[in-house]
Amino acid sequence: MTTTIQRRYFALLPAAGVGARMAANGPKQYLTVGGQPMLRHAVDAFCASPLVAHTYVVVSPDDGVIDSVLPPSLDSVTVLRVGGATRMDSVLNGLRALDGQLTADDMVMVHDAARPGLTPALIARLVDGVGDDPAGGLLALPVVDTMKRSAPGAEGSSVSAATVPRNGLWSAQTPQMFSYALLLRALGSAPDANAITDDASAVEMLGYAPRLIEGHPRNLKVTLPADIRIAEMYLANKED
Ligand SMILES: Nc1ccn([C@@H]2O[C@H](COP(=O)(O)OP(=O)(O)OP(=O)(O)O)[C@@H](O)[C@H]2O)c(=O)n1
Ligand SMILES: C[C@](O)(CO)[C@H](O)COP(=O)(O)O
Repeated sequence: MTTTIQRRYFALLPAAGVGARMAANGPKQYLTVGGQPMLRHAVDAFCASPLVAHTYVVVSPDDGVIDSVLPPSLDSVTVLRVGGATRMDSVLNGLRALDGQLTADDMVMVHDAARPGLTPALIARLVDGVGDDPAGGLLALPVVDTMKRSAPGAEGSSVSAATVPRNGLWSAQTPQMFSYALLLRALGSAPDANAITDDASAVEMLGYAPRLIEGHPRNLKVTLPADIRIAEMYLANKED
């Protein structure tokens, strides 16, 4: 008799950043975007998805805003006050805080709170695309521009040292989804938290090849001030 694993899916949103590149007067995840605090859009997308059992939001231990953005009445959402110095630290601390609540085979979707354009349809696309692949996967977009690498030490300069062949290049988005056990092991054994800018890179270091599932431009990461207007254009139309 074959036993099929009844997979459970959980969302984990790192939301403990300071938004330095946004240069706003507070963390960008709380900026009003599309009529509400930015992180609320992604939380609402996970809450609206029939696939997601529970959503966890990782904030800084001294965060004084989250309780006004996510009222305790949201019973499918739990705030974890374990944010760390880097995104990887925040994700790893969040995973460790769930020890005993998630099983090894539970699937965890790590999603930037700074990506408000996520929809339940994109969540379903990731889940369907990854299926039972033990390597997990992530939403990503094939690169369409020609990529240049600047000369060493000339960061931000107009000096181009080389053109990077774009065939096979993808721009990683989130959610990035892996089993709880694999993601915990990957981030827990990563060499340097600053070198790990996404969860998939830590999984790759263990020899896995996570699936690349085509995402959508609406799922952009709101990083710079100019990104807000783009995000709001997409948020005005949930069907993109
Ligand atoms: N120590 C950190 C750093 C980032 N993040 C989260 O990781 C996501 C992606 O990070 P990024 O876009 O870089 O956000 P910030 O780190 O806030 O931005 P910046 O790098 O400009 O300071 C965001 O939802 C951010 O809140 C986090 O939880 N903990
Ligand atoms: C995880 C990510 O969004 C994938 O593109 C990206 O690496 C986050 O980078 P950030 O500097 O922490 O925003």
